[in-house]
Amino acid sequence: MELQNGQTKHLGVTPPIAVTYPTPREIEVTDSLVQELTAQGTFESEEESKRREVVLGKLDKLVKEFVYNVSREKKKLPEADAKEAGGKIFTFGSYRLGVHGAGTDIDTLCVVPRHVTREDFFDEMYRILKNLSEVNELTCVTDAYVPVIKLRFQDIPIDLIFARLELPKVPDELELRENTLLKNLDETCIRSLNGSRVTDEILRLVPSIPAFRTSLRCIKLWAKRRAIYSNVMGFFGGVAWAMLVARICQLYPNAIAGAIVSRFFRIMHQWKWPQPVLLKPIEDGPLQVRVWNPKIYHGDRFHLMPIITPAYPSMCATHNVTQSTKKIIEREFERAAEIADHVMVGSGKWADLFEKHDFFIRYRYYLQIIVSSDSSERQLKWSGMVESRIRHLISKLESVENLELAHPFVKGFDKIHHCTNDQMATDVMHGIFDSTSVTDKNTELSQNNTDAVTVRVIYTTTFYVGLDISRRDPGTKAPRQLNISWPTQEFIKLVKVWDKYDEKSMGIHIKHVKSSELPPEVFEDGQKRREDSKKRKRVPPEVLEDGQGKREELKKRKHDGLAEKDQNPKKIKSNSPNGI
Ligand SMILES: Nc1ncnc2c1ncn2[C@@H]1O[C@H](COP(=O)(O)OP(=O)(O)OP(=O)(O)O)[C@@H](O)[C@H]1O
Ligand SMILES: [Mg+2]
Ligand SMILES: [Mg+2]
Repeated sequence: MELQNGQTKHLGVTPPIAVTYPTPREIEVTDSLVQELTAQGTFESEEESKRREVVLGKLDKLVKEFVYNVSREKKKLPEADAKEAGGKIFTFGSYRLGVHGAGTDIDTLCVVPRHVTREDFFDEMYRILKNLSEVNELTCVTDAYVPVIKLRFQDIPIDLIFARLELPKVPDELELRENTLLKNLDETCIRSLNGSRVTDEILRLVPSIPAFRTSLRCIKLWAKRRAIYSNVMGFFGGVAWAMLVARICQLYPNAIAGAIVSRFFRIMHQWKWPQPVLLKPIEDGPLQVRVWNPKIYHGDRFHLMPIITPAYPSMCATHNVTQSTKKIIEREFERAAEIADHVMVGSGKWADLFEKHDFFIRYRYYLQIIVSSDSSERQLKWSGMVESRIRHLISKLESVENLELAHPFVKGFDKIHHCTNDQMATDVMHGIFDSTSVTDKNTELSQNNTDAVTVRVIYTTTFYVGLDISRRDPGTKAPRQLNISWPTQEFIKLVKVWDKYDEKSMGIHIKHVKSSELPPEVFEDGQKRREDSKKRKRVPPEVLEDGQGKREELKKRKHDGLAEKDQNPKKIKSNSPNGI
C-alpha cells in the first residue's frame, strides 16, 4: 500500500518480512494446492453457494419482519417508526471468512434496536421461523454462553445469535466496527457481537483476501486431518487458525497461497512462544471489561501459545492450550514444515500434508473417559460438560511422574446401547460394555431386529487420552510406575460438582486400555491397528488408577454376589496389569 509521502503502509505490528511478488514456482505450487484442495472436497458446489445467498436474503427479511412485529404489536410504535426500526443480519465464522465447506453452517448474528429484547427473539423470531415450511430442526438454546436458535433453512444449517444495540433503529448501512456501540450493552450481547467483530477485523487486517482464504482452507484441512483443530480440547479453534494465517499474510503482503502456507509452517515452527501472535496493537476501549494483558493480569501470563483477537475487547483465543497440547501442535508444525519444504522443491506433494493423524496407533496405552446417561438429551449436555473439562485432566496428568505426554483426542465417540436386562444397563452405566449391545449413533435398533427385547437404552460417549510413558532406566528390571489415581479422582470430583449432575442417571468412569484393546470404531477408513514389535520383550508399566477402577468394581460385584461370567474377561485383564 503506497502512502502520499512515498512510504509504504503495512498491516500488522511489525513491517513485512518480504514484499516480493510470486515466482513462477510459487504460482505452480499454488495451482497444485488449489487442485488438491478441490480434490479433497473442501469447496461447496455452485448450487449450494447460491442457495446460501438466497437463504441469507430471506433471513434478513425475516429479521426485519420480526423487528417490525415487535415494534408494532408489543411496543405499539407508530407505523412509520416501526418500519424505520430496521434490523439487520451479519455473518461470521467460516462462511464470513469465505472458507466454509459443503454442508457447514452459516453463523448469523441478528442485530436489533434497543426496544427489542432477547425474550422477543426466542419468542417472536422463533414463531416466525416455526411457521415456515422451509425451516426444519428448529431449536432454541437459551442457557448457552452465547444463546442461539439453531435451524436448517432450505437444508442449510444456521446458527442464529442475537444482539440488541443501544440505538432506536438499526439501518442497513450500520456497521459494528465502532467500539462505542458496545456501551451499555449486557455481557451476552457483547459476547454475541464479538464473533462478527473479530471476523470482520481479521478480514480488514489481511493484505490480500484471496491469498488468505486459500491459505486458511489449506491450514484448516491440515489441522482437522491431524486432529489438532479443537479449542475445547486445548488445541486451536477456527478463529485462532484464521488469526495465525492472517499474521503470515501480513508478513508477506504480496505472496500467494503456496508461498504463504510454506512460510506459515516454517515461522510457526520457530515461533518463540509465549510471545503472543497479534494482528494489531491491543486497543483500550469504553468498557469496564478485561482486555488481554499479561502485565496486569497474572492469569494471562500462563497462556502458553497466546493468539490475541483483534477486536476490542481483545482476548486470548487459545487460553485452553496445555503443555501437552503445545508439544503436539509444535510436533505437527515441524512435520508440516518439512513436507511443505519438499513440496516447494518438487520432492513432495500437498496430499502428504493432509494425511490422517495416527493418534490411535501412536501410543501403547490410552485412557478412556466413559460418560454415560439414560437419555439422549441428558447425554448431550453431560458429555459436553465433561468434554469442556478434559483439558483440566490433561493439566493434572502433566504432573504425573513417568508420563511424558497426555494427548487428548479431539472428539468423543458416541454409542447407543440397547440393554436387554437391568444388569447390562447397570454395567454400561459403569463403563463396562462390548460391541454387542451397541447400535450406531444414528440408527435406532428396532426390536424386530433383535432376538432379545430391549429393556433400557443407555447412551455413552468415550473420550481418549493417549499416554506417552517414559522408558525404563536401562538396567532396572522393575516396571515403571504410573500413578494416575490423583489426577483421575480429582477430575471425577471436578465434573461431579456440576449443578445438573445426577448420580442416578449419569455416570463417568476412567480406565486405561492397551492399544490392542481399542474398540473398532476408532479405526475409521480402514486404518490399521498398532503392531508392536514382538522381538523386543517389553515390561509393561504399572498403572495405578482411579480408586473406583475396575479392580474395586470387581471386588464390589463379588461382594454383592453378582455373577462373574457377566464380565468381559479381556477388559478385566486389561485393567489389572502387573502390579495392580
Ligand atoms: N461454544 C462457543 N462459545 C463461544 N463462541 C462460540 C462457540 N462455538 C462457536 N462460537 C463462535 O461461533 C463462531 C463459529 O463457530 P463454528 O463452530 O460455526 O465454526 P466455524 O469457524 O464457522 O467452522 P465451521 O465451518 O465448521 O462451521 C466461532 O468462531 C466463535 O466465534
Ligand atoms: Mg460455522
Ligand atoms: Mg456455528
